[in-house]
Amino acid sequence: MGTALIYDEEMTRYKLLWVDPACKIEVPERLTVSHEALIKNGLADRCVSVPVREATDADILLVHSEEYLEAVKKTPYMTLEDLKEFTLQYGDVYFHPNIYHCAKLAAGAALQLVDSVMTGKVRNGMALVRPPGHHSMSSAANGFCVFNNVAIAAQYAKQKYGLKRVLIVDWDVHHGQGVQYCFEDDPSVLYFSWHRYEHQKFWPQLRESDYDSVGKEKGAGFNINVPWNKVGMKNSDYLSVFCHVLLPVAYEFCPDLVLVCAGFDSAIGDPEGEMCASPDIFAHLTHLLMNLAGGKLCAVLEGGYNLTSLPQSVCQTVQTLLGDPAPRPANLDGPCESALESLHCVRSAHRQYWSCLKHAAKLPTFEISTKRVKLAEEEERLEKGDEEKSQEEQVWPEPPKRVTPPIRAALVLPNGVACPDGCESFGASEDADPVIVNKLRENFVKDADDCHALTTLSSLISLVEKMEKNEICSGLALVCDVSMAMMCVVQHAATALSKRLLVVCVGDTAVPSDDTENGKTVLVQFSSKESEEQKCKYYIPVCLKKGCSDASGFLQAVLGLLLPLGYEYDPSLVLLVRMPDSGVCDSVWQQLTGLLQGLAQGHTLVLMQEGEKERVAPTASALLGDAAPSLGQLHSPLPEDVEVLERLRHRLQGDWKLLQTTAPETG
Ligand SMILES: COCC(O)(O)CCCCCNCCCN
Ligand SMILES: [Zn+2]
Repeated sequence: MGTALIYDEEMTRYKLLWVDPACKIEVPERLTVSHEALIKNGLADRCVSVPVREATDADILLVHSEEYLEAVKKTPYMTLEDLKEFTLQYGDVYFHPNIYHCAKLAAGAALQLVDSVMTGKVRNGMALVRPPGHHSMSSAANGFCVFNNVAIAAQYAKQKYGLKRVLIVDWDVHHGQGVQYCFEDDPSVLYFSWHRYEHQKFWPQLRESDYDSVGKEKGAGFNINVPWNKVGMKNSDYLSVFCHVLLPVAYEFCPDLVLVCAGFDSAIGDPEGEMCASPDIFAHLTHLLMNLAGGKLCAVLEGGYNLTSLPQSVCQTVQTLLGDPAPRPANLDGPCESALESLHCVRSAHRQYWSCLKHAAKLPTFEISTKRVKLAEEEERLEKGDEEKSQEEQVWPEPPKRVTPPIRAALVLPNGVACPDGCESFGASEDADPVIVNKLRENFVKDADDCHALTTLSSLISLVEKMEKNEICSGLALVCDVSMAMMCVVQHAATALSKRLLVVCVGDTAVPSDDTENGKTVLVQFSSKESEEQKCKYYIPVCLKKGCSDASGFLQAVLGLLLPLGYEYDPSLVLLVRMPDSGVCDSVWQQLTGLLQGLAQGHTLVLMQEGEKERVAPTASALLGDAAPSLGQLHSPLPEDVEVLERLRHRLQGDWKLLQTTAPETG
């Protein structure tokens, strides 16, 4: 299924008609440069073009009051003076004779996107709209917003498709207070927002934008605010919040639909956000959400004011929605202290609502240390003086070209096993290097004349070579001896390829520990067997009480440990090994395979036992980028498992900074 793109030039036909410094950044060019970039990069014509429509009164009244709608209806007939007068009653927003029309199109575009996804016309999609929506409230325009596009879309989706749970992820750099107010007592809509806050110093300077606004009454726990109390947040800060807050909760919540308030003012270069995350981070943020809700994801543009980083971020998002592998994340070095503080506060505030956070560290007597932090930051701000923010031009590298290999998934299968559609059957290549074949013969193939094993291994080696050359994206091999095949790939990757290899071993087996010494290989093994505590940082045994058969424990280990570690390690190849007795179920297996494709530009090589031919189709579907089936609402992970994970994380976080979830104990 494809990706919808919704855009209409009409939404560029309104602009600020008078002087207002607060609003001058919201210009029509935001939409034109974004759409033109999608065309220039050949992404627009890979999408399914879906037309906009006007939201009806009934649609708008799902969120807004009648008096507000009636008032806005009058604006097309107002004189300039009346428009200015009308605007004065709201904050940081402007009206224009054509803005009501455009606001109906923006909300209607979001609804068209919901319909396209919910009817299965497309898998996911993006709506490029203005005016944006997440600040507008039931009876008020605010922050460039007239109608709350995404809030209307959520209510519409629930009403028309009877959805039980909708997740709204707001990665715009401002707090979408309008969305929070709309759903704060509603447990069927989980609203997640991070936003520049600076201890309430940053617009809209609301007390209720802080981490302790968790929702009200039945909605308690279903509103998650991550305040950024400093500017300059980077890719590591964003990824650690996804791995340690949003994703564990999102998987536990198990939404039927994911809506994204896709604001790109959280990217580097933006005058509002003043953050330092690179545009390609949105490829990863999008990818990490694409296995929720069976892949049903609707992204609706909110903010984004730098006319260079905005189109780059939009292209990164759409290219990932189209299924192209994400670029390797530039050197992630772990969250900054301020981000860790926010992470700790948010996890602590929500520990009572989400079982995945139940063991999150409690807030220490935080008042003291927070006050200390605030005083320090206040002094810093005073020193800096309130001179106009030095708008020195931020520079950043052009996002990497994301070339998709000609072969998406190559399969090495024994005779008689059908190769699923979309995959290429990959046989022993004649050009297998005789030196390598001989080495294989010596080291791995016990009885030399076992030509079958030799053929399979040399196929594996040439498959790895072709992945290295980006001729093949991912691979799957059914082998007679999984452990031997794993050793063979590890050895080849460690010696022949100068790059880093991440081995994810699902199930019990002896693992090559010596190769992990050279730092070229990190091996994470999920099993139920207590293994001798390996001291080296490169072999990580994750011992779960029920091994991989308990979905919630296993998934928390994947989200809170494997993913952050994998992102920080940044391998060039991921070797995913499924041992025959792993006990992992298909849906968890597909989630794992899908999530790991965010690493190594999607270069995932899966090894499975020859006998597991029924696993070929589900694995191939994950390698082709199809969304994994939903896991259902996750129950509490076993206390023993959480204990193991917390202990592991504390042991490893010295080496792997992305595993941190609390600020280092300040002396
Ligand atoms: C949903 O709208 C997208 C948005 O969140 O980006 C709107 C931001 C309004 C920012 C208003 N203050 C501007 C002060 C000028 N320095
Ligand atoms: Zn914004």
